[in-house]
Amino acid sequence: MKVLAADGISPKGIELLKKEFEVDVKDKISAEELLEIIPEYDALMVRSASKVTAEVIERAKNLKIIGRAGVGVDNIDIPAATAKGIIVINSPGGNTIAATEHTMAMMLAMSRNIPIANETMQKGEWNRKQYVGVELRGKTLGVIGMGRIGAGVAKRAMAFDMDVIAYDPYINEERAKSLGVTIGTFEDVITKSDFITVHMPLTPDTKGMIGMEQMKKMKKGVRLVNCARGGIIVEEDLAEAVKQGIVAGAAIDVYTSEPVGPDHPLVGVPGIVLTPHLGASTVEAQIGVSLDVSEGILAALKGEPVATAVNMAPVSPQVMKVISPYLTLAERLGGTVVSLADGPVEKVEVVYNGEITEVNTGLLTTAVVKGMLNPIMENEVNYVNAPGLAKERGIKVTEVKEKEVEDFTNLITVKAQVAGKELSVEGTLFGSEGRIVRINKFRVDVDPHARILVCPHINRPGVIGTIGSLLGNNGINISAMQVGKTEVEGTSLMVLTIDNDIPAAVMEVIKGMDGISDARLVNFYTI
Ligand SMILES: NC(=O)C1=CN([C@@H]2O[C@H](COP(=O)(O)OP(=O)(O)OC[C@H]3O[C@@H](n4cnc5c(N)ncnc54)[C@H](O)[C@@H]3O)[C@@H](O)[C@H]2O)C=CC1
Ligand SMILES: O=C(O)C(=O)COP(=O)(O)O
Repeated sequence: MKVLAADGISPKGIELLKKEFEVDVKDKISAEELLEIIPEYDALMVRSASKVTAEVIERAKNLKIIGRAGVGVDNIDIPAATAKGIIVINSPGGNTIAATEHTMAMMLAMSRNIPIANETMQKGEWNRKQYVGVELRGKTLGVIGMGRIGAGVAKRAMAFDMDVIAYDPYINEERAKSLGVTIGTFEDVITKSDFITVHMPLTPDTKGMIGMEQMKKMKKGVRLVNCARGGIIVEEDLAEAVKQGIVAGAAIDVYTSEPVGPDHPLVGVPGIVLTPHLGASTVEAQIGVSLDVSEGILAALKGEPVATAVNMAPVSPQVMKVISPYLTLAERLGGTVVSLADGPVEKVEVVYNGEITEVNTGLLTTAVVKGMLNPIMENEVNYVNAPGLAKERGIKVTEVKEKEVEDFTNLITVKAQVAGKELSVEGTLFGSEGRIVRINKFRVDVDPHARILVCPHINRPGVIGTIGSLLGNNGINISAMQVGKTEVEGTSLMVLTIDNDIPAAVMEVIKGMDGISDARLVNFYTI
């Protein structure tokens, strides 16, 4: 498999990937070159420079994962990736400290005129009077977006004896209390603060959130910081507001369109401190994000779910520890049900029993759906596209949790509605080994691997023997055999584990045999 590492990713993670894959490193890559070479790659790693557009995704023939070595994924067309089953991962915490410290550095640099003082001194000038600054102590800092970076900035600002007021519609009072900040409305924050810093993603809601109208409502002498995303503060309005003295100063790291040239409205405006998107540029952060994303790519290319996928429901490491031993089993239960079905599946209910009900089992349900769809879909079904594909095909998926369990510590039951009839398969773990313990009404003990032939049959002498001989005569080896531990109305269930595929003609002969009510092949290699 081949990985493309674009945009200057730290070698630390690349070394890790090189142990298993071929990795091409292109620190600078044009949009045209990316479009041209993307079909070769199974994984793509980027920072903010490369734009992974719908066109790039469309051209990507083998791409399974896009890793953003950083936080913001606004340079990646997530809906296009999701529709194609491409996992998008990021490093949500790898550069938090770097961006937090950069924000503090920008606030201080702006308040004490450090950039301009340095620039003039480097020219041999000694200007003390001109560069009198303002203190942070006792001032109110408005933080808009109280996520990882916003909270880090608030904590450091309090160490500078600032009062912090925050606006974030998605955090509750309790979280605000634990951070020691006052929660206010957007209006409160913009009208009461001496400094305002923004720390949220660029979304239709946040784009242009601070323009001339809002700046006019702010305190005279307010100073603004944007180390989040260009466009949250309207650039032309900010330049104008600083020139007119409505805003005393600004410190900006990010821009609507990057890179920025000399014609940008914020370039050359006295009172505005600019850095070229350096928030995440520390040695430590770059190693951190590179390792995070490389580890995620390694896991994803092995078919394992990745907790930092942004186009999948998030799963905490604690939950992942509990559910990960069941993932393969869940897929195989889903695959078994669909292979036993005689028509399209209309509805699936996944029932969880036992201790496993104490955690979020959403990913296990997705694994069931993935296992159900993989044998019947042309393109690969994975954790990202499985829920959407099920919906598209009109399959209703529900989850039920029941604490009680009789014979097993944990039990997963997959019930499917097919042409008005219910099919069900139950599974559990024996140690770390998955086992199918019930198929419809029959209690069994089957190791779900290779291929199994499932035959309900009349429990009378000779029936099993004739199937054995037929398979043997056709060169098909039986490596394990199970006859259902229960009998239902004179019918039993035979499950044969076989080493080879059974040709359709042989399947037809089996189905027509005296005493055999049905025969279904479950091929675990396709699940
Ligand atoms: N300059 C740089 O190099 C870097 C920039 N960033 C950017 O910083 C931003 C924040 O990053 P994190 O703190 O890691 O993300 P985060 O996801 O931890 O926090 C974002 C916060 O914004 C809040 N939010 C969302 N919509 C909002 C709205 N309309 N109004 C107010 N709050 C809203 C969310 O509730 C959340 O608490 C991101 O845009 C990210 O791309 C991140 C790292 C480096
Ligand atoms: O992580 C983020 O969101 C950033 O903005 C950092 O961008 P970069 O990886 O330095 O191009």
